[in-house]
Amino acid sequence: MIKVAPSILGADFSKLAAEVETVKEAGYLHIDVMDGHFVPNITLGPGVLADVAKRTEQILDVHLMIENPDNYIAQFAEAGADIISVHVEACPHLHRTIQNIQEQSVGAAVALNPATPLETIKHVLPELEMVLIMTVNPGFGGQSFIPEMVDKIKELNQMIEEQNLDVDIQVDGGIKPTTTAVEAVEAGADILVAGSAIFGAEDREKVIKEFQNVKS
Ligand SMILES: O=C(CO)[C@H](O)[C@H](O)COP(=O)(O)O
Ligand SMILES: [Fe+2]
Repeated sequence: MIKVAPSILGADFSKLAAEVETVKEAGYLHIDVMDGHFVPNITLGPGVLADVAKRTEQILDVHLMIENPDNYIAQFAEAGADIISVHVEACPHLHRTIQNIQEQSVGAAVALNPATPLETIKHVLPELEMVLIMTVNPGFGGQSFIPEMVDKIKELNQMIEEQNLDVDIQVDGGIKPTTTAVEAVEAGADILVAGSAIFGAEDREKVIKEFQNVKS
């Protein structure tokens, strides 16, 4: 079964606890943290994550779209993050940042913007639990999947197989059940992030099941 991580960016923040409850069957919850510097949008911080963590058993997958992520890793870990993704573009000392995440007993993941080559993570791949391939430019929900990212997912899958590693490939941005999710899974994606496709639906459980049943 394919893993699916509903992105709370698609939720109504005025009733966040109730929104999170509607997607609990997914098992994962994707938390988009934006600082208004690394991306042109601002979302939430560790305080909100701590409150969400009190209300759910879901695996909390925290996508940090922030500059200087090292300054905040401990706070997000204490707030309840299970996996933390940092952007390679925001980490001049990426290996050290990965170590900082691991020291907090949290799964370490690295995210890549669409234009960032896979070469940037080649030498840290064995350290990672997950790689997040951005399939849109980060900052906003509801954007269109960039088709060139299919080859990037394939290439990453090949890198992981060549090194005989156990690293999940997560895709994020414009993921829809019958189209881009299928393309991403066929290319090798293991975890599908979806904001608008899930939170924009009447029957969210049905959409989650559709994602989980995508076949490669
Ligand atoms: O990281 C993100 C944006 O930067 C979000 O996780 C992503 O965009 C999800 O939204 P949608 O499924 O609507 O594209
Ligand atoms: Fe995200």
